[in-house]
Amino acid sequence: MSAAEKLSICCIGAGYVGGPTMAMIAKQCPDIRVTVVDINQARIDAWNSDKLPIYEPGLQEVVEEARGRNLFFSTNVAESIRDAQMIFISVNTPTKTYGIGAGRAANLEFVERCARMIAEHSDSGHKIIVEKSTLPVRTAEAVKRILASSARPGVSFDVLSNPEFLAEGTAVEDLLAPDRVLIGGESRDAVQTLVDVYGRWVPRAQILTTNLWSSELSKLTANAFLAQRVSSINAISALCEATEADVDEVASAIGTDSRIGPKFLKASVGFGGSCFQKDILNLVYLCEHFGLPEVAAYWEQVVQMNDYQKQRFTRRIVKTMFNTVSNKRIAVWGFAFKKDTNDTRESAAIYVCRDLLEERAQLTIYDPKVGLEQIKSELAYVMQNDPSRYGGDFEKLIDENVTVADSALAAAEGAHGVALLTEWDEFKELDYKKVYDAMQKPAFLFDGRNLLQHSNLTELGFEVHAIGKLC
Ligand SMILES: NC(=O)c1ccc[n+]([C@@H]2O[C@H](COP(=O)([O-])OP(=O)(O)OC[C@H]3O[C@@H](n4cnc5c(N)ncnc54)[C@H](O)[C@@H]3O)[C@@H](O)[C@H]2O)c1
Ligand SMILES: O=c1ccn([C@@H]2O[C@H](COP(=O)(O)OP(=O)(O)O[C@H]3O[C@H](CO)[C@@H](O)[C@H](O)[C@H]3O)[C@@H](O)[C@H]2O)c(=O)[nH]1
Repeated sequence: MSAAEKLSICCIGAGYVGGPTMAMIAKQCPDIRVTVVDINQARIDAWNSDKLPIYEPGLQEVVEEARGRNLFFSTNVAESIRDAQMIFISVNTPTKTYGIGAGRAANLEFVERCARMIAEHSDSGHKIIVEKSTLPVRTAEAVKRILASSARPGVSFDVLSNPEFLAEGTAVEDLLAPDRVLIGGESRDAVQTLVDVYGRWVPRAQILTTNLWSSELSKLTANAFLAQRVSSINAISALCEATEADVDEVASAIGTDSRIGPKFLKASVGFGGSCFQKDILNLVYLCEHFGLPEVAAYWEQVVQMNDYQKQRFTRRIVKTMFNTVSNKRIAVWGFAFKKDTNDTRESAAIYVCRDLLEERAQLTIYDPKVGLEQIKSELAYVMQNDPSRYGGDFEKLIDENVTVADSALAAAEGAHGVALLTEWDEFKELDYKKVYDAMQKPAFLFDGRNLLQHSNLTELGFEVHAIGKLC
């Protein structure tokens, strides 16, 4: 029997990463007991119910196969730590909002709390601690020190870095067949134990082992490179609009160069999600911390370009609709940061809607997976920082001007314009004649994802505005 077969795993953090990642390990390794713990009782209850706390295609089946067999969700953090030989830390690492590094550095308080809890509740033997959260390079040093300084006698730890590369909306596919699994660590035995877990279903050649710091830094670097590609093509989209070039044609022309490749070149209203901006800002902060201001400025530009792209989209809506959207109804199609997820963190839609509300537009939002409360709370969160921009009472502005509809067509009913902000497949299959008939005229349609067949829409009578092209 290999070491991996005797393992009991605990994962602290039952979020977008901890839940699906552990469900996949449990599915693939029926003999390993996997317990996912969280301090959030509601989240754990949801993981134990038929309505999982996150929407991911195929996730329900994976969870149902393993739950109750060798996959457990619990709030009993202490007991799970005690019983496990391997403990994943998969808690949130948001951007710091206060103090030194505010707005850039990663807030590591949850990670530190995990390290302290692990030290406190580990009462015997040796444990392997795995950093699954995305962390600044050299965090493992701090984790090791906390563990070593508070460990009970006779208890020892190894620390590994095993960043997660899954993308939301495709989490199950990504976990089933990852491009690579990355494991950084100093102890060969500890690394091998984790290699043996993934090795149950991931080909060995795709399991990369590195030193701790390369592993930690590779995660931030991967996200920075991916986001940079989106910002690069979005920068070119602005130039396309000024020159009558078509950004999708440019993307396809450059993407056939095997050195560039076709992926991640889709111009859009801007990237969103909980990771890209946070991780680049963290990289920027680290570069500054290590005395590399030119490197910091280089990467910061990726985020600035993304802000520019979101603002540019809203300005275009206002300008096109005769320089005012005040009291006009705008249908917003999609609020999630990408299709096939209910996650709205840092979604471009939040910022577009915020800026349209500032212009006193009336928004009717339809997203197949996102409800009114979630939308309102995202808007309130970004508007609370500067209430004066919204006439002081931003909550009233939201309450009076944001409603949701239960279909894209219903949202478009009586609207002066449609803003398509998430690339949900169902938007491609709508009866656009009905949409057109339901709208005020001229019927403006702003395709923030270049998702639709623009010539067909123009023929129906729509005035279409897309990203980086004339329609
Ligand atoms: N979301 C993604 O697609 C993705 C992909 C790769 C990596 N990551 C990284 O993975 C990490 C987790 O991201 P996420 O999206 O899963 O976050 P999340 O906010 O969805 O989940 C984190 C969970 O940790 C719990 N938690 C926090 N402190 C705790 C504690 N002391 N004890 C027990 N539970 C605690 C929270 O209650 C929460 O449920 C982050 O570092 C993120 O950057 C995220
Ligand atoms: O060509 C593209 C590709 C993506 N996007 C947008 O970029 C954002 C991020 O998309 P994606 O990367 O697919 O989703 P995430 O779930 O944020 O995944 C990223 O962030 C995760 C968290 O770190 C990493 O694990 C993944 O590898 C990395 O792709 C979304 O708003 C997309 O709409 C574009 O606008 N154009």
